[in-house]
Amino acid sequence: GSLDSDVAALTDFRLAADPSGFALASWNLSTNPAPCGGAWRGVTCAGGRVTRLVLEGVGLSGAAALPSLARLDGLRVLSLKRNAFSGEIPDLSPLAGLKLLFLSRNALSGPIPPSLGKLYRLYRLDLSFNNLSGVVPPELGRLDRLLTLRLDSNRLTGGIDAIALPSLQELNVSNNLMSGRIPAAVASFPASAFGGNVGLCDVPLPPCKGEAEPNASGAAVNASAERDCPPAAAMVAASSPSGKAEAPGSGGGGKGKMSRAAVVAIVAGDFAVVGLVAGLLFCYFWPRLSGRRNGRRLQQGEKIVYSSSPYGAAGVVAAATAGAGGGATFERGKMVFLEDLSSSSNGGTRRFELDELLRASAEMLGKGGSGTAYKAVLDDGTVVAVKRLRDTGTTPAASPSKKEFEHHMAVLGRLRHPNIVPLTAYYYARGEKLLVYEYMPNGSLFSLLHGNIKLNAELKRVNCGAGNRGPGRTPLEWAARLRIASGAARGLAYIHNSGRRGSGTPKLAHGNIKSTNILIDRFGVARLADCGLAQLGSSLAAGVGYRAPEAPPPPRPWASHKGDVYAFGVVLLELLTGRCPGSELPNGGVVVELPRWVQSVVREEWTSEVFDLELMKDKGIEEEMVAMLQLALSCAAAAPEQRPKIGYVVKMIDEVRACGEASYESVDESSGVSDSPAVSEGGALSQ
Ligand SMILES: Nc1ncnc2c1ncn2[C@@H]1O[C@H](COP(=O)(O)OP(=O)(O)OP(=O)(O)O)[C@@H](O)[C@H]1O
Repeated sequence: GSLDSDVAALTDFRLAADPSGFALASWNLSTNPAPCGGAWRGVTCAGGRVTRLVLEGVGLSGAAALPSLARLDGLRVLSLKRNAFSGEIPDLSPLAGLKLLFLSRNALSGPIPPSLGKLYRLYRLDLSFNNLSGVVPPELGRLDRLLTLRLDSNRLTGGIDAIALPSLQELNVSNNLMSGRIPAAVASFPASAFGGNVGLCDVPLPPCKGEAEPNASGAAVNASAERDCPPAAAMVAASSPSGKAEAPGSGGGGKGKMSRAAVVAIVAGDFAVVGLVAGLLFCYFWPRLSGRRNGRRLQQGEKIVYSSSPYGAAGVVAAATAGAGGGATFERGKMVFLEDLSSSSNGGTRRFELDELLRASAEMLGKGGSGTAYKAVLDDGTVVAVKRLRDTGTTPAASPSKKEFEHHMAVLGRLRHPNIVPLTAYYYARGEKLLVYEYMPNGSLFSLLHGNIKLNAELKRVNCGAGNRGPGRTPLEWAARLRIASGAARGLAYIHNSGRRGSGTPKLAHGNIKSTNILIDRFGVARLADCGLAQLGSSLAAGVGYRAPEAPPPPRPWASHKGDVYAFGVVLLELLTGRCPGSELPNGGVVVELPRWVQSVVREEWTSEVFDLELMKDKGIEEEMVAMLQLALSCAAAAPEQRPKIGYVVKMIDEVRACGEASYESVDESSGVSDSPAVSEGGALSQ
């Protein structure tokens, strides 16, 4: 291919798509001899080839135009949305470098060509709002870099197994004629992504025909009833092989001899009764014994104490119900579950009461500025993360009233987005506030970058220099770092725009962006944790090194959009350098202000020295790293007014991801290519 062959292909396209010659009048070699100079509408070049063709809503049509575009083999971006193209989608497999393909809102018909599966570099594919029919070709399942797949509002049939791609961040197959079970890999998308297909079933849609809705709470009730105090008779019955209680001597075919089963039943029954009595005695005496052993009465703020020892938890249950040491009365609150209004099935949140939570085995995940986080495993194996908020009554920050707290929880409960850790429930009592979140099993960005080294609790600093990483850590490759950056930026954009959706939600800022608050869910997607806690006055020790220069000194709680962008810039620098604020330099110094350190190295023209050595094995990413470094430094600018808005940051990260080979300067912001899943057709930020 050459520019000449590109021009020939574009000319053929123009003749077929724009017979009147108005829309593409600028594509004229006699008046505009240089197609790459920006004079040809919608055409962008790099390295002497046409790399982007963006013609959105300009009134093009025809069935014969698209095949000529398959000759533009240098193309990275092709967007023809909101036109009137008809006919079948041609074989575009010669466009091997294509990263973004938008053909939505045309009149395309026929099947989705399996040859699209050869465009293995595709990040975004949008074929929505056409007349496409047939099944989704299994070849699309090969597109393992795909972040966005929109096939909604067509006439597609069959199942969606082929497109259950783990990397997807945006999926929409709604309003088709599809059927079958929704694969688990995409079940975390909202119901709206699958709605309007009468035959699709399973989470997040209702269960498939013939399958009962799982009765998690019922199962849990039975399980706990069995565990707590099963009646002895029932236990005898349960131990009988027939499932019925048999009187001793009544079995064995009536030969006057006790059957083996009856003997087993009696022995098991005896053990059960002894166990039950022992359990009751234990429940009665343990709180008193443990209280005496501590030699003091439980203090109000210590009543709910998690421990990996079940005894600690048992003592707490007893204290909660009976009143500690017989003295102070305990205000018993209740667990309040927050509905997921974005999902018809409420995301399958399992409900439970406080005592079940206290019974759960618990493991401390860490102690932060706002409180202590635990991983708790409930009776039925459900895993949740519980944050016990620091008792703000003992801090200089004003403690919110119950009403304020409940109102704020309702606001936070409405924050539902693929890049936000959902708050599912809370518990409020005087001196005790627990927040229940979905558990994120793949650690935090901090642990992925620096290993499992512990934070220094007092200073909130850690020696996480690039040369000092935890043992047994797997290096984090560049593509994964970019994916995490993109997910976290999207989550933050969602929070910053939360007040805009006319839902009565106030304007929110995160207030505590840092790498320990960027968690990785079971699908490897980055999600922001601790959203909106700053507004509760809880994030008292927002990480040293992430706090914007204009912020008041800690511990005063503070949150602003500009402050979040600053902190996000520091996180980007952390991703790029492998260092975090507080890391040690080879000369023994300590980097507290990561942005200032990076700036000084860049000023000395040692830019390549700042990058994480671990990234050196990823080939051909230098330009992307430099582009990200510029973005990170602009976010972490000392002057708040110089920092970009998070929506712009989302867009730029996606540009870097999608157009890695194109130079950073050639990114055309005015093209209108809405390649971010956070940006809707109309350009507005969406969920
Ligand atoms: N929902 C969750 N699932 C899994 N791990 C979590 C969850 N929430 C928090 N964690 C982990 O628990 C640890 C402690 O979290 P916590 O939020 O209490 O402290 P922090 O993030 O260090 O500081 P801060 O309270 O200032 O946000 C962190 O390492 C965090 O990654």
